[in-house]
Order: sequence, then structure tokens, then C-alpha cells
Amino acid sequence: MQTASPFHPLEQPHSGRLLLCASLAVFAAAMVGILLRPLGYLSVFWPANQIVLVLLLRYPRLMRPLGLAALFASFVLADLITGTSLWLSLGFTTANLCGAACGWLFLRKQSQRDLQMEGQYSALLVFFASGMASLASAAIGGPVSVWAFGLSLTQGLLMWWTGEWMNAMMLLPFLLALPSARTAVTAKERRSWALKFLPALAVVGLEITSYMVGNKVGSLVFSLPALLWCALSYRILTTAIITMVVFVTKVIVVSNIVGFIPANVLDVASLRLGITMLLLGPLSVAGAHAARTELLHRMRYQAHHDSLTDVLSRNGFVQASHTLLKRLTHEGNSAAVLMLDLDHFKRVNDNHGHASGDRLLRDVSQLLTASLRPQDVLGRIGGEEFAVVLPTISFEDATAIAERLCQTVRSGQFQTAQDAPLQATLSIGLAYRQALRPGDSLEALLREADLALYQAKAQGRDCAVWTVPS
Ligand SMILES: Nc1nc2c(ncn2[C@@H]2O[C@H](COP(=O)(O)OP(=O)(O)OP(=O)(O)O)[C@@H](O)[C@H]2O)c(=O)[nH]1
Repeated sequence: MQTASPFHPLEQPHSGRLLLCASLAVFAAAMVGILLRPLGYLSVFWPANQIVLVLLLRYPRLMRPLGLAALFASFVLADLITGTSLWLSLGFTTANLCGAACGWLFLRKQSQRDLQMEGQYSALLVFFASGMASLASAAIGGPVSVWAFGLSLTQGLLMWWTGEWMNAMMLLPFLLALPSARTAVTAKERRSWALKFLPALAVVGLEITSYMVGNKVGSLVFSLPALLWCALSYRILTTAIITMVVFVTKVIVVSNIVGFIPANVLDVASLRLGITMLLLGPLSVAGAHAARTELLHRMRYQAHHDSLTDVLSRNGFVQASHTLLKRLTHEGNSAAVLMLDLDHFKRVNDNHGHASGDRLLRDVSQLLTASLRPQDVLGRIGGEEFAVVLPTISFEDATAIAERLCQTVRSGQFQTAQDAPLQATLSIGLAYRQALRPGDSLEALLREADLALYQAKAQGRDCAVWTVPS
């Protein structure tokens, strides 16, 4: 079965290597699950199924007979090495793979955002999909555990379903969020060290309190406020890790207290279901928070950038230049402010159409961006008008850059919307300060540059004009 992976094609490794790595990962996870089995065969911490599900989502090629056979063999091998009988292992493994395949069917068509837990409803989606996958797995695993442990059918189904679902809600969000560790942190907030770690410290504090309070049902939810605080403060991956660690620890500790005997199946199942529901809270908040942060980031970008040329808009340019000039003034540093205006731009629109004018604006913006230094600030401040701030620069270098910009546009290979060649020239006015003083506001420098630009137009255009600093 061939299905498109929601992940980038470059992430898809060679088939042989993929099979080997996937099998090793599943084998290792199954061994971890088996070795941590506190209560007979119904392992309370079983990461292997969620690893299989994430592998299937990332590498749909594994959903072929060879891939599934390799995954199947990894489970069985881990069982046989640790003394489980072959027939029991075949039953358990079929249940495990069935659950993973069912989860894959539910999740494979979801957006990459949701599959990285960064959508508004990602946690609910994972909650629903893993609930269904656990049911599918329990439909096989339940009867197998009846045969293996002498439980009633209801008990077997209940134990398998709740155990699987709880494991999925603890592990799947973390595993799904893993790829986003590579993506850049968008909105970096500068906060003090203490503030940054406070939510995590609150979790630790409340968890310690809950263990000190002891085996009381209420203590299960003590850390919920701190987990919600983490969800609002950290990236989704960090929240998923913290949530996973808190609840895996809780489950291991609590399972040692409650103990598994057929008589308290209902207690264990209700505890597991309670934890599964609890996990939904912080994960939902984290997903909604990630979606909101991304939206804010996009809106902030749009508010500061010109949609046609993608350089800073007037608003963005003014804000960035203000901050820059303030710093340069504080340091007593130099700066040049340039006003740039395309010559006879109206004619381009009139003779070749508005679309050609737009294309020229985009192409000129790209040329200007490529010609400037990374620390320079470029913005489109009007129709065919641009402005630039060149920080920390000598007068000679500033005028040389202005002349080079004129030359770059003059020799630029532009085209109309119909791909016919197009000529363009640029006039520039320049204002310069060797050492910026508090009175040298952006507005004052732009006004001075505008006067020089007026002279450049009067002198016949396609040139740069400046007043020699006294
Ligand atoms: N295609 C396009 N045209 C625009 C845009 N914004 C402004 N314009 C046009 O740019 C033209 C500017 O014309 P003018 O101010 O007369 O300037 P000019 O023709 O460049 O003449 P000089 O500046 O004196 O050399 C106007 O026709 C505006 O309609 C835009 O986003 N796209």
C-alpha cells in the first residue's frame, strides 16, 4: 500500500536502512516494555506500539508486507528472548500491530501540523485516534489475555483497552512532536532564567507534594495547574516530554500500590481512564497555544512586511529604523538614510499595464535586498518609493553604495508581465550623519534625504544626490 507521507521527502531514508532501524527501534522498545513489566504480561509501560505508529506515519513504505513482517518479527523476538511462549507472543504481537495499523488509518490523512501536535485540535485528534486504535488492539489482545491470565473476557478487554489508550496518550504526543524539535523557534521571548524554569519547577514541586500526600485519588491531579502553565509557556515538545515523564512516573508508582489482581480490574481500568482523560488537558492547551503563537507570528509578519515585495512595509521600516537609530545615537555612531524612487514608473504602468509595474517593483526589491548588507534596513514606504538605513558606515562607503544601487537598477534585466524586456532607473537622495545626535530623528533624516531626492529628479534622474556633511 503506497501512501504519501506528510513529512518531507528528504526525511525518507533508503529502504534497507529504514527496515533495519525501524526493527531495532521496535525491538528495543519492546524489550524496555517487557523489562519494566511489573504485573505479569499486561505491561503498564509499553512504548513499542506508539513507536510503530509514528514510524508508519513517517515512513508509509513500512506499511508493505516486508515492513510489517520486520516489525512483527521484532516484537516476537523480544518476547521469545524474554521467555514468552510463541503462541502467546503471536497473539500479543497481532494485537499490537492491529492497534498501530488502526491508529495509522485514522491519522495518516491529517495535516503535518496536527501530526506534530501543533494544531488547535491535535490533542483531541490523538485522543480519539488512540482510543479507537486501543479498541482495535483490545479486540485481539483482550481474548488473548483471557487465555493467558485467566481473566473474564470483560476484564481482558478492559485491561487491554485502558492500558493501550493510557500509554498512547502518554507517549504519542511526545513522539509526534519530536520532528518539530528541528524547526526554528518562531517567537523567542526573552525571559529571565528563573521565569523560564518556573513552570517546570512548579510541576516538580506539586508532584513531590502529591507523593508526600500519598495514595489519595485527589493527589493524581495536583500537578495539573502547573502542567497547564507549562503548556502555555513552552513549546509543544517540551510540554509533551514533561507530561509524559509526570504520568509515566505516576503510573509506575501507582501500579505498585494498587497491584493487579483480577478482583481490582475495575480500579486499575478506571485509574488508567482517569489518567488518559487528564493527559488531554495540558496537551490540548499546548496545541491550541502553538496554533495561536503561529497565527500571531504570521499576523506580526504581515503587519510589518509589504505583501507585494516582501520587504518591510512603511510601518515595519519605521519601527525597525527607530530602534536601530536609537541604538546608534546612544553609541554616537554613524548612519546614512537613503530615499529611493523609481523613475517614470507611471509610464511602466501606462505602457505595459499594472501587472508589469508590480513585477518591476518585486524585481527591484529583490535586487536592492541582494545589493545591501545584512545589517541594512530596507523598506517600501510608498508606491514606487523605498527607503534604506545604512548603519555604522563612512560617508564614502554610503555614497558609493547609493551610486552602486543606481548602477545595479540601471543595468538590471527586467521584464514586463508579458516577458518583454524592460528598462528601469532609480533616483536616490542621501542624508548622512558621522555621529548621530538626539535631534537626528528618523523623520528629520528622511526629510533631508527626500530633499536630496527631489534634486536628483531635478537633475535628470538616474543618479544619487547628497549634501556634504559639515
Ligand atoms: N503597478 C503598481 N503601480 C503603483 C503601485 N503603487 C503606486 N503605483 C503607481 O506608481 C505611479 C507613481 O507615479 P508618479 O508619482 O507620477 O512617479 P513617476 O512616474 O515614477 O515619476 P517620477 O517619480 O517623477 O520619476 C502611479 O501611477 C501609481 O499609480 C503599485 O503597488 N503597483
